[in-house]
Amino acid sequence: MSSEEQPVAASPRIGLLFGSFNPVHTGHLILAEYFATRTDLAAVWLVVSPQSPFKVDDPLLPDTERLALLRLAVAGNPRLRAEDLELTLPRPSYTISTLDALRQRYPTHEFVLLMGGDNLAGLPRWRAADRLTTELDLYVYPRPGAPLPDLTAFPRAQVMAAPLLDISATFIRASVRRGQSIRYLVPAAVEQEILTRGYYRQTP
Ligand SMILES: Nc1ncnc2c1ncn2[C@@H]1O[C@H](COP(=O)(O)OP(=O)(O)OP(=O)(O)O)[C@@H](O)[C@H]1O
Ligand SMILES: O=C(O)c1ccc[n+]([C@@H]2O[C@H](COP(=O)([O-])O)[C@@H](O)[C@H]2O)c1
Repeated sequence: MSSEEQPVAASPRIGLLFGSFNPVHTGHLILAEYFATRTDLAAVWLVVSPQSPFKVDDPLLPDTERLALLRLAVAGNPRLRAEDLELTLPRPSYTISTLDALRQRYPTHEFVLLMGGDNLAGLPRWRAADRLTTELDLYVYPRPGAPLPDLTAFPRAQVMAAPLLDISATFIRASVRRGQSIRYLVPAAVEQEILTRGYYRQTP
């Protein structure tokens, strides 16, 4: 083992941050880094969703391009990983199906779902919500303007006040379309790729 390599725990706890990442931005990365370095998680995997069940009509940059941007964003960070498993699964992307596939592929890993308070309120409408709320820990970060739902319905949820940046992928796409700067809103390598390849100049 080289001096740079870290020993991997037998049953690492991995945080999963699901999203369309259209594109990934600094808000996602600050959040992922926070959970990967200040909680009991060994790493955070950012799982690219080809198609959220709640956003089926939204135009998206193709999966492989969103994944490539995500890979650029996490390059060199041993605690963050761009996870592409969901790209191979049926669409829309149901989190429970992805979780089952991840557990099959990584039987010794213990997965934890990371989600904003806004998403938690909608969780009872997700497929197999009862399994998601009872089979795994949920680390919930409050989001401004979205009151947390009654947590008694989510026995395995723990609220963690992660630092949040008030930006969204929607804001970044609109900025590019208007020719406005996205410097610092996304990592430099992601900015360069978006501008060089002309992503988001028109919808999406
Ligand atoms: N600035 C942010 N701070 C914390 N969490 C965020 C932020 N932006 C998005 N998230 C959360 O990250 C996850 C993935 O987000 P997603 O890819 O849908 O990005 P988004 O910026 O919300 O996209 P869009 O604007 O296209 O809806 C979601 O759970 C979302 O709630
Ligand atoms: O599994 C479900 O039923 C489900 C319902 C809504 C959203 N999700 C997942 O939650 C993630 C964020 O979705 P969204 O719509 O907030 O961008 C994305 O990975 C979706 O696939 C999953």
